[in-house]
Order: sequence, then C-alpha cells, then structure tokens
Amino acid sequence: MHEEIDELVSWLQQSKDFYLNEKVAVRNIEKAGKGIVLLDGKIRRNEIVISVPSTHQINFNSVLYHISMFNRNIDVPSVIYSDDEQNETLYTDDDPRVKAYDIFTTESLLELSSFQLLSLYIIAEWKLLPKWSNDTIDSYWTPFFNVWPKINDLKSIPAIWQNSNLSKYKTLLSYLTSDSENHCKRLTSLISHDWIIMKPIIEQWLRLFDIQYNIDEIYEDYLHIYFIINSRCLYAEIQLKKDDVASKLTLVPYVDFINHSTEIDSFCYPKIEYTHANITGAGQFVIRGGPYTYETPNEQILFNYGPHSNDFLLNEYGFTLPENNWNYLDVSFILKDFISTDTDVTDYLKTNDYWGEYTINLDGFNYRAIVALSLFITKDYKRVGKLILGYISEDYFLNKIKDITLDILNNLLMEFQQKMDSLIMLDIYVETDPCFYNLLNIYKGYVDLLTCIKNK
Ligand SMILES: C[S@@+](CC[C@H](N)C(=O)[O-])C[C@H]1O[C@@H](n2cnc3c(N)ncnc32)[C@H](O)[C@@H]1O
Repeated sequence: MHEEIDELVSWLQQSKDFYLNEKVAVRNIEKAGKGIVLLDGKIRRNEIVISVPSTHQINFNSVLYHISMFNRNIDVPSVIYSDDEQNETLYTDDDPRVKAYDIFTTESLLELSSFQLLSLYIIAEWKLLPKWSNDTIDSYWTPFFNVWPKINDLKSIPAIWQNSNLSKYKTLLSYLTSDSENHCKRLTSLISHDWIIMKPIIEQWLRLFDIQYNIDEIYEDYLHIYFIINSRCLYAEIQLKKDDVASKLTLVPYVDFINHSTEIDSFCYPKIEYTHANITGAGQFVIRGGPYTYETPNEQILFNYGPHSNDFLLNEYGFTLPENNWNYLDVSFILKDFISTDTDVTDYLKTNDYWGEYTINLDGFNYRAIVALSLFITKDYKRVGKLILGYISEDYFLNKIKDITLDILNNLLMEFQQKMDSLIMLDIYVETDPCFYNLLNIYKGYVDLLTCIKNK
C-alpha cells in the first residue's frame, strides 16, 4: 500500500498547487479500508489538511478537457484543451485514444450525465487502454486508479448482489430490510438506465479494437466503477450541469481517503476555493480542520458524509456503524396496513395530507404517525383536527395510543430478532464476512432503537 500512496503523492506533487499537511498520513483502518490519521502535533480549526487543484480531480469538466486532447473537434469554451497547450505533446499520434475518442461529438458528450461520462471515461482509461495499447500506455490518472478499492472491498453493497452476475450474495437480498430493499431498487434502476446509454458506445469501442474482452466483463467493470464514483465523489458546482444536481460531483485524490463520522460540524469540512487559475473552471478542493482540535497521534481525520442511517450507508457506501444516531425505521407499511381497515380515518388522513411517511427514530414515533394513530384509536376528529393545526399538543393523545405503539414496537422487535437468527443460520454465514456483519448491524441498530424507545 505504501508504494501506491507514495506514487499518488508524487503525482499530486507535480502540481505546485497541491498541499498535504505534514502532520497527517494514510493508514489501514480496521473494517474501513484506508483512512487518514494524525501523525503528531495538532490540527486546529480552519487549518488546511489537504488541498487538491482541479488538474488532479476527475469531474465532468476535466474529463471533457482530457477527451478534447485527443479529439480536436470537441468544442466547449473554457473547458477544452487549447491550441497553446497543444505545443506540449502529451501523446503520440498512434495513441489508441485518438481513435476511441473520435466517436464523440461535443453534443453527444454534453448530453451525458456526470455518472455516465465519468464511468465511460474511467472504463476507457483504466480498463481498456492497457488492452488497446498492449500495456504500453499508462493513463494520466493511473496513480489515482491504483489506490481505489478492489471490487471485493465493495462487496457489501446490496445493488452489487443484485446486479453483478458474479456476486455470491444473492441469497442475502431476501434478508434486506424494507428500507434497504427500496434503496437497492432505486440504485438498480439508475444503474440500468445509465448502462442503456453507455452500452452502445462501449460496443462501438469493442468493434474498433480487436481485444480479448467482452461486454459482460465490461459490465462488471462498470458496476465496480459506478460504486467507486458513488462512494468517493464529493459535491462540486459543475457549470455545465447547472440543472442536474446528480451531476454536481468531483473525484478528489487523497481527500477521498477520509472516512465518515456520524457527528456533524465537528470534524473537518470541505470547501472549494477559486483562488487559483485552473484549466477546467472547477476550483481547488480544500479540506480544513473543524471545531474539534486533533491532538492524539493515530486519531482518524474524519468528516460527515451526511445525516445517514445504516440502511443508507450500506446501500451507497457498503458499510454500517455499530452505533448510529441517524438510524430510523419506516413504519408506513405497518401503520397503513391496519389503519386502512377504517375507511373514514383513511380518507380523513389522505384529505389532510397525513397518509404515510410514518417513521420511528430515537425521539420515538414521528408527528405524522402520532396523528394517524391518535385518530385511528380515538376517532376524535375534532381534537385531531386541532392537533394538526397545532392548537393542542400531542400529550393529550400519548396515553391513549400507548398500547398500540407498544404492540407495534414488540412485534417489530420480534420480527427483527427472527431475521437475525435466520441470517446466522444460513449455510453461507461467516461471522467475519462484511456482508453479514453489515446486514446484522442494521438489524441490531433497529433493535437498539426500538428498545431505547420502549424504555423511555
Ligand atoms: C470516501 S471512501 C474513504 C476511504 C476508504 N476507506 C478507502 O479505503 O479508500 C468511502 C469508503 O470508505 C469506507 N468507510 C468510510 N467511512 C467508514 C466508517 N466510518 N466505517 C467503515 N468504513 C468506512 C467505506 O467503504 C466507504 O465506501
């Protein structure tokens, strides 16, 4: 690992705008792959930890820029490789990318989303270029590619169980929580939608070059790359993609070694700074210290990826946390199931926009669930109307819905305990396998949450 990290740093140091605080370094972290730790000294609020120029980030702009080096017909003002720069020859005329990227037009590239363009480009530069060139040409990005996780490191992600033909974990799909199942379906539909767009382009490349590689193998590469992008991208304004929120992303070497903490506004924070002139209009990506002062050697430098539950973390990033205050349970399905036996109550809730989105988190049942349960139990439309308008507090109802909420909590606890027992009984169960560990962690998180509310 050290050699690859050293190569990455040497490559980044080719830019005078790269900065790495000498008090930090990359280390292996148990159950989290690699991470960044403090070596010695202190990191205080606003101190720069890492700063990476746009020349070393992969995003919609930088990919257009690099493709335009090989295809001089690509014309996107302020982003493309200029004639002045052409004097520095960075490739030879027989570079296969001249032929490969010639299939693009400006319009065809601009139509792609960031995920589609980045996936295609990374497939080409990382997976296909070695084959197109008989291992004689290295991509500019090779030091970055070399530190990315292997597909095995991403094996906990349910959408990989679902979509990879090689996954050994398909059995686990029926053990997903309903929240994870829905999340996995959403991602699967994004993955297939993008593949439909990308596949004809890749097939064209396969026809152009005679290589020992087929579309099914590239599909597996695509899944790998899709989740590398998904789990490592950072938010960044992309001028060319103003109206497409999902495309506002950038991949930033070294910064993407930072692991997640559940705490918001405590540890480091990212900021894009536009102080340097740069080729592609994207800014300098800077990580600075937050309110918390780092002073313990080997302590991890962390930041918060967002207020995410374990279900979310597993599906998007392939990990879970043993303790996560952002866990919650969607109980809409359960509540709707029995409330719908009363059509008057159901109609009232629908008319007043209180039908569904019932959840439980550390504070208990959410307001919507309390309203729905209160009406179902008391049929007191007048008082529930006042509750909805905020004229009275929910205290009046809490005692009245106590039995039903307790029943719901007990039933859920029983259901999750059974799920965990049956997971452990599976033939393929291995305690140390992250797929099992993570799935069980979600259920354990639910059990902890429900127990905590029950005991309140
Ligand atoms: C942006 S990368 C962070 C660097 C990564 N650990 C690596 O080895 O390159 C995000 C990935 O790191 C891992 N990760 C991040 N935070 C974690 C945490 N708190 N616990 C376990 N794994 C974590 C997950 O695999 C996630 O997909």
